[in-house]
Parts: sequence; structure tokens; C-alpha cells
Amino acid sequence: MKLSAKLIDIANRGVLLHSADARSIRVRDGDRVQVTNVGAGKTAQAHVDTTGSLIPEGTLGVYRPLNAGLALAEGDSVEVRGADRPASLAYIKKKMDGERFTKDETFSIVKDIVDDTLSPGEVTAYVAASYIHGLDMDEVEYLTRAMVETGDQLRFSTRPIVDKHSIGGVPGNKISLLIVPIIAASGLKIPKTSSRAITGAGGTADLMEVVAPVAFSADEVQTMTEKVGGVIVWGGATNIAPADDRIITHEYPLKIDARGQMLASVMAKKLAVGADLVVIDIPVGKYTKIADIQEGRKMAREFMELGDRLNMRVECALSYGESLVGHTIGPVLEVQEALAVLEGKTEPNSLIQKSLSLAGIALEMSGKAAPGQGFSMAEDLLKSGKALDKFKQIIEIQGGDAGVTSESLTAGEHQFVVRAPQDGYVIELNNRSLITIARAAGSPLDHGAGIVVHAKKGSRVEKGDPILTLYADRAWRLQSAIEVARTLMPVVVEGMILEHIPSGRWI
Ligand SMILES: O=P(O)(O)OC[C@H]1O[C@H](OP(=O)(O)O)[C@H](O)[C@@H]1O
Ligand SMILES: O=c1cc[nH]c(=O)[nH]1
Repeated sequence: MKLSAKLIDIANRGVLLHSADARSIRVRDGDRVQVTNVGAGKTAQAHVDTTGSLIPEGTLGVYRPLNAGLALAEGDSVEVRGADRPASLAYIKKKMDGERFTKDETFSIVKDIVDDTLSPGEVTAYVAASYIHGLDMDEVEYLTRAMVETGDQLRFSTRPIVDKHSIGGVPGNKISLLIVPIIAASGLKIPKTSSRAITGAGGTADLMEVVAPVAFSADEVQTMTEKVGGVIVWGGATNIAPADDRIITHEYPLKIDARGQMLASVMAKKLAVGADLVVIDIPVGKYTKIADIQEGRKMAREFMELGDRLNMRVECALSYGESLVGHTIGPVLEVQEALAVLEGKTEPNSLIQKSLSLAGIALEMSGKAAPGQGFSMAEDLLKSGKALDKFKQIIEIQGGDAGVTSESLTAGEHQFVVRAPQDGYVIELNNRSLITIARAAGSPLDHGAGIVVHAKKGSRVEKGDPILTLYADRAWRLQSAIEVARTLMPVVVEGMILEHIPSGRWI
């Protein structure tokens, strides 16, 4: 059917059809159509929304992202017809039934994700099926390679390229803000791409965005790394392993991180930037992604096996994940804490030790530091101020204000202090609940939202001492966070009665 194009400035992949036209070509809401720009001969697939009134019969509403490929002008003639279901849907169904993906099937799904041929619901089905039935190592390798091949890749002329990645899951894990400048200050190259929050309340990309833009093309990432030795950018903006961020977008609301996808997500980003040497941080703890050391070792073996298959040398560090790293959760609060350490502050110990240990492993792997000397070399780079200088260079080259200091950043103006209800020791501090509260407060999108944890697990507190301060940029967000905190009770002080159920009350 020939229709005339009406351009609609909405960032939704798809088209809008009048219901009468939809009936004529036998499509319903959510079906696919093939759209051809008759004049330019360009074709694309799109999902259909129908309307009885928003556009007249005889017109096709074309949303902005679809038109990037079709290059239509207002009123241009378009040919529209019902399109077949992509083959990827049958492969996703196979995984739902517990079967394995082949290499070609994986590539087809990843390509359809990148091309937006799959609808958000279909990508969620893919993520959920992989989460429930898992991926074996061959499937993980196919996925990793497909993610890399459907995006841009960096090619540096000098080696080695070093990289670091955390599987996340522990709140407050701002270590990349220290590790990247330390590694770059040693003279090595570290083109660090990060995700935004996946299961947490602030991923490294969300944090870095507080001090500098994080959206760059692959070419820009390469040029900036060549100039200053390192960057901290958002993988989702780069077209480096572009499927990764689209998959993560569907994991975020469910707070899941499907194991096989996690391995592929991390290693695709490393392979695509041309990393030779990779350090992986695997936080282990009751409320993290990895509950115990055995599981952590298994995960480390999987990363190392995948590294072998992809020709990258991988070393893993199982890190303490029972408690948050440092004392802060949420973009501004975390950047403040990391910057303060770069500026010379000598605590929090958990943040400094963890960052220096991981940086030390990378320095030893590269041969910059002699075996056993990595930690102290990293410490020298931090204490001498060279890491701070490097961080400022990274901020500047990414277009941020290099004059930023820990003092110049301000967290959310709305605050609420949670105090100890009695004397005692903090015997429970639930990571997952802290993340839920920080998200309720608006983190990571509201940069000023988050939590400062004054008393970590094991601390002695007296009645009335502050245990947590909740921060929010908006008053209603603070109220939500307070309500969530009341329900979840993320902190338990020894001897606290969690709830009194009086006699006669039905439970
Ligand atoms: O939200 P959760 O699941 O905790 O973790 C996600 C974070 O972990 C990784 O950190 P990095 O890039 O190694 O610093 C990811 O890139 C992301 O920033
Ligand atoms: O980058 C990351 C980190 C953790 N999990 C993922 O899926 N990707």
C-alpha cells in the first residue's frame, strides 16, 4: 500500500498507522511492517502502533529513529506491507524450551538487537530465557564475538592495552575512578568503557558523567586514549559492542544480570577495545551477584577460559562484597569520595585497598611492576598526586571541568538521617536493600541522590548516632526512599526488635 510520510519527532523505533490502513494491509498493533522510501529505494522494518485519530488515513507516521535509515522528507511516498517475523524469534523460543543456541543463531539475534528488528518485549524474552536456561561456554563465546562484530573496534598501534572490569553487584564500587588514572599514570593505555548501573544504583558511566561527558564514538575513544593514556566512557554510546547496552537496558528493571550475558558483556567490551591484559573484579558476598568463594572461583575460571578463547590474558580478583565499598552510594557522593582519595585523603580503607590491589595486578601483568611490587607502585602513583593529575587530564579531554574538586561537588539538597535506635553493634547491612533505597531516592539518574553509610557492619553505635544519610535531588524522591527504608530495614543494630506481633494478631 502506498502512503504519504508524516515525520514524528518521537524516539521510538516504529511507525504509526491509521487503524483503517492497518486493517487494509492486515496488520495489528505490535506487528511488523516493511517500509520503503519509494524515491530513495531505502527499506527498513518497523513495529506498528495504530491510531484512530492522531494521523489521517493515507499517511504513515514515521518515528525519528526509523527515519535515520529511511531518510524520508515530510510527504514523501512510502510503500508499506506486512513483514515476516524475523528468524531470531524462533531461536529465542528454542532457548525458552531449554535448547542451545548455535553460532549463526546467536549472530542473528545480536544483529536483530542492534538493528532494532526485535521489539523491547522480544529482547526481554531473550534475556529472560538466557537467564533461566543459561549459556554454555561455546554460546558465551558466540555471543561475545557477535557483540564485537556488530560494532566498531579500536586498533592501537602500541601494546599492551590494559583493561579492568568489575562484574558489579556491590554498592559503592567506584574503584574504576581510581584504577584507570593510576594505570594511565604509569604510562600504560587503558581505554575503559563502562556500563551504566545494571543491578546497582550507579554504574561507572553514571559516576563519570558527574564530572565529564561520557558519550563518544569509537574513534574519539581511541584518539583520547592515545593522547592521555586513558578514558572512562559509556559503552552504550560508543557503538563498541552496541548490543551490550541494549541487553543491559532490559536487565536493569528486573535487577538481573544473566550469567552468560554478563561474561559476554564484559569480555566483548574488552575484546572490542583491543585489550591484551584484563583484570576482573568479582565481588563475593551474601547480597551480591556471587554468594560465596566457590562460586567466585567458578566465575573466575569462566572468565579466564573465555579470555583464552579470545586471546586475552585475564586475571581475576575475588573481592570482599559483604559490605559496600567506601561509605557512599550514588553518582555525586561516590565521585566525591573517589576524588577525595585522589586528592590525598587516606580513607576509606576499603576503597583504597581494593583499588590499589586491582591496579597492582594490572601493573604486574604488564611488566611495569616487578612481581609482588604492583600494589606499592600503584600506591606511589596515588600518593604522589600523579593519579589525580591523570584523572584531571581524562576529565579535560572528555570535555569536563578539570578544576573540579571533591569539595566543589554537591549532593542532593533533600536529606534524611537514619539514627541508631539503641546502643549496640551494626550486625546487618543489606547491600540489596541499600541499592533499592538509593534507586528510590532517584539514583543514578538524579546525580545527587544516594546514601552515605556512617556505620558499616561491625561498627559500634550509640543510641541516636547517625547510621545512614539519605540524599535526594527532589523532595518526593526523598519521601519514597524513607518509605522504602522503613519497609526494608537495611540496617540491624544488635538487639533490635524487628517487629512486635501482639497476641491475637493473625500472621
Ligand atoms: O550495577 P551493577 O550490576 O552493580 O554493576 C555495573 C557496573 O559494574 C561495572 O563496572 P566497571 O565498568 O568495571 O567500573 C559495569 O561497567 C557497571 O558500571
Ligand atoms: O559490564 C558489565 C558488568 C556486569 N555485568 C554486565 O552484564 N556487564
